[in-house]
Amino acid sequence: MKVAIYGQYYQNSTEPIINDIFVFFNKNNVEMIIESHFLLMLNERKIVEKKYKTFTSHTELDSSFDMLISIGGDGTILRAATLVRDSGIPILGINAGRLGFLASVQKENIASFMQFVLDKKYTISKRTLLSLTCTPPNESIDAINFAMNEITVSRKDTTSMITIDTYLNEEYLNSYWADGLIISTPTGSTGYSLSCGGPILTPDVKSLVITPIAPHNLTARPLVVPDETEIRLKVSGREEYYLVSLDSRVTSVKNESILTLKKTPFQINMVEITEETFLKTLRKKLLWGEDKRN
Ligand SMILES: NC(=O)c1ccc[n+]([C@@H]2O[C@H](COP(=O)([O-])OP(=O)(O)OC[C@H]3O[C@@H](n4cnc5c(N)ncnc54)[C@H](O)[C@@H]3O)[C@@H](O)[C@H]2O)c1
Ligand SMILES: Nc1ncnc2c1ncn2[C@@H]1O[C@H](COP(=O)(O)OP(=O)(O)OP(=O)(O)O)[C@@H](O)[C@H]1O
Repeated sequence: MKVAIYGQYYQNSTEPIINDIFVFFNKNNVEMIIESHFLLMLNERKIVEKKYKTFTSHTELDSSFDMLISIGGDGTILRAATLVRDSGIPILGINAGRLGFLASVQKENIASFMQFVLDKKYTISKRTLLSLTCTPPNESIDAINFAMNEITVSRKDTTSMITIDTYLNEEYLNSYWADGLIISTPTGSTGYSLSCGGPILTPDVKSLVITPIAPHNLTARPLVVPDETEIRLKVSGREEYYLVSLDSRVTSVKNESILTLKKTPFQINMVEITEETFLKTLRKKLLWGEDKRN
């Protein structure tokens, strides 16, 4: 078995996590290829001294890898998705962060969960992604043009609201007058969209959610549409530019540009361990099981 290992940060809890993973994988002859910046951090702190092969970009991750292991929070998993891209390499998240909603493995039970991985006792949860075409083109969007959580448009450098003319498959829907608009995948439905009143979708649902951010149209509500829908947006406002985000990445786009959002032809494969299904995660991490009345 051959796995890629990725993390963004070194913090106090990194050392025991790394120890658990490396001891287990070395004992079971799993080949580990480590992202070069992460290995440098581990080497500097003398956590890892043995020589390991490294990778630096998505171009080095090919079908010979069985899995990419992301050590961190949800932000790290979103970055990990930009490393695997359309290679199909499944991502397994080990939560070293705070919420870690997308991570299957908690740092307390690494060895037992890695045994499930070795025994192939896991399923693949396919995650729908969104991509964006900007007219006129925008280079920084084209560099990594997909989002696993959501694409948003929002106001920039001002308190003044923006107007977002929205069309679904060429049919006019609405002109939102708001701080912004979120187009969320099922994966992203538990992220920013949820905070703005959007519904939770299970990851396998074939839909997208359009959720306004603080709309001043009092009747505007989150809308669920089929994931085959082509969504076209035109933003106008007092400032010349507004912000576009794809997950954690942001760029400025000039008013009146046309944004066309579509599902990508590929998906991200997330490893799901039976002990940590999406429904269990809802109860554990969104605290559905913590209602003291029941
Ligand atoms: N008000 C909000 O809730 C808000 C605002 C901006 C961004 N976000 C989310 O943060 C993501 C970017 O992450 P970041 O690390 O750069 O920002 P960050 O450091 O501000 O973290 C955002 C929080 O959102 C959580 N989160 C991210 N994706 C999630 C998901 N799919 N389900 C449940 N929780 C999730 C993370 O655990 C973290 O606690 C965005 O894609 C967006 O979904 C949320
Ligand atoms: N490799 C790591 N080792 C130890 N702690 C880490 C590591 N990576 C991340 N963390 C911890 O997790 C925090 C958040 O990480 P990250 O940016 O990946 O997630 P996030 O988007 O903020 O989401 P979450 O709420 O899941 O933590 C970091 O500030 C740090 O405290």
